[in-house]
Amino acid sequence: MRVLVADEFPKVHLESLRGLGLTVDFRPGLKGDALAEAAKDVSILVVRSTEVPAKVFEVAKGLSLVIRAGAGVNTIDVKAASAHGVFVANCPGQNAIAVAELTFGLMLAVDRHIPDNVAALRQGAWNKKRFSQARGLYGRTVGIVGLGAIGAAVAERALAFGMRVVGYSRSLSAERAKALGIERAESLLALARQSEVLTVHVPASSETKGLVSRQVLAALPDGAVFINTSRADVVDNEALLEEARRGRISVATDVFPDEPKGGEASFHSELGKLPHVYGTHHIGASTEQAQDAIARETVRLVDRFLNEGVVPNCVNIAEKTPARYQLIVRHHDRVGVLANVLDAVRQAGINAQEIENTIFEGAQAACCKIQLDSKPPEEMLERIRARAEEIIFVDLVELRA
Ligand SMILES: NC(=O)c1ccc[n+]([C@@H]2O[C@H](COP(=O)([O-])OP(=O)(O)OC[C@H]3O[C@@H](n4cnc5c(N)ncnc54)[C@H](O)[C@@H]3O)[C@@H](O)[C@H]2O)c1
Ligand SMILES: O=C(O)CC[C@@H](O)C(=O)O
Repeated sequence: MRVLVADEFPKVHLESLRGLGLTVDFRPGLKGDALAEAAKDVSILVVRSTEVPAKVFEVAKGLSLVIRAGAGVNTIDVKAASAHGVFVANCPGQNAIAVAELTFGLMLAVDRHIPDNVAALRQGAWNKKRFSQARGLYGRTVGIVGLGAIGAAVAERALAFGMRVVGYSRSLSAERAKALGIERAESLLALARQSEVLTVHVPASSETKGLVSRQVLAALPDGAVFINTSRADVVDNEALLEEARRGRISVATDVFPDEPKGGEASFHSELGKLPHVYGTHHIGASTEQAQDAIARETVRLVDRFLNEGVVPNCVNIAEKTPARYQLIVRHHDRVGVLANVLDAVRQAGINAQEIENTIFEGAQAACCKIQLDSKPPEEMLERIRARAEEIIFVDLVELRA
């Protein structure tokens, strides 16, 4: 079996993939048509920020699994993957500490003007007067949008800095907020109004597009700092540019609209050039520690897929299928039994959805569960029961809507 690794990946973990018996094509920097061409003969594709467009799934018929060696899967056409029956999995949480550390680096950099200090010195200027204007982080309020792996890691660090931490997340319950040791805001707007620092850690999705809206940015107090280490899409970028130009708030961002996908490119960002903006080059996950953890997780996913046929962290399995009924067939574990059961289902004109066959110890009997999209007629059940030499018991259960 072949795996294509189309981005940078630690050497030692490429060896681990080879150790699983795979042929590894290590071709960082592949893009677009070249990526689709190279993916033609592989079963598994591993990518970091490289985009995986629909074309890859149209061309690479043998592709079974795409692993995002990172958290955000917005760079992969997951809809196209699902339409072609290709699993997509990611490595959630493995780079959370790295992103939280960058978030703090940015927060401190803005408060103490560290990049401007450095730039002035490099130009031969000493300006203690100007650079002494810092407020300090202790006792200040940080608002965290999205309390998943990264948001929680930021909260932990903010508490250690003696900050007041308030969170807003889709699924942040009062209990979880208490467990994290933070306060909980009822809405994003309520959070923004009280945040001297607002930092965002939600995935890019149709639900989060423009989540940090013009109104949210306008609600930030004067002199607030807005930090984005998630994705550019989650912010109203036009409004952000206007706010940053006005200089009413400071901005630190690791992500930009239309940022280059590769490692090196020329890139001119209006936002990135402004004096109240500190931009980094989408390096949130780029620590050795994080890349090592991500690569280990990638190898674990490949191993489980190869050896157990399961895909941990899969992001595109249907949460709910159209199945309404479950057929349960306990049967003798013999050749052709399931084919006969499925033939009866086919003859009834019913679509079988998820199928699971569990073998009991001793491999004499098994239990097959078949989810069906409509209620089977009694004759179909009778047809299955009639093969008494193969079938032990047949039952039908209506699934909860
Ligand atoms: N800068 C980088 O290099 C870098 C590295 C890793 C991750 N990221 C980005 O950060 C994102 C978050 O990563 P994570 O590991 O914390 O993910 P996560 O899935 O652990 O957490 C995401 C959080 O966002 C919340 N959320 C989702 N939709 C929401 C909505 N509509 N409103 C409010 N909250 C919502 C979820 O409830 C969850 O708490 C990733 O999806 C990725 O885009 C960037
Ligand atoms: O791989 C990278 O460098 C970025 C990854 C990051 O954006 C992620 O979503 O995990």
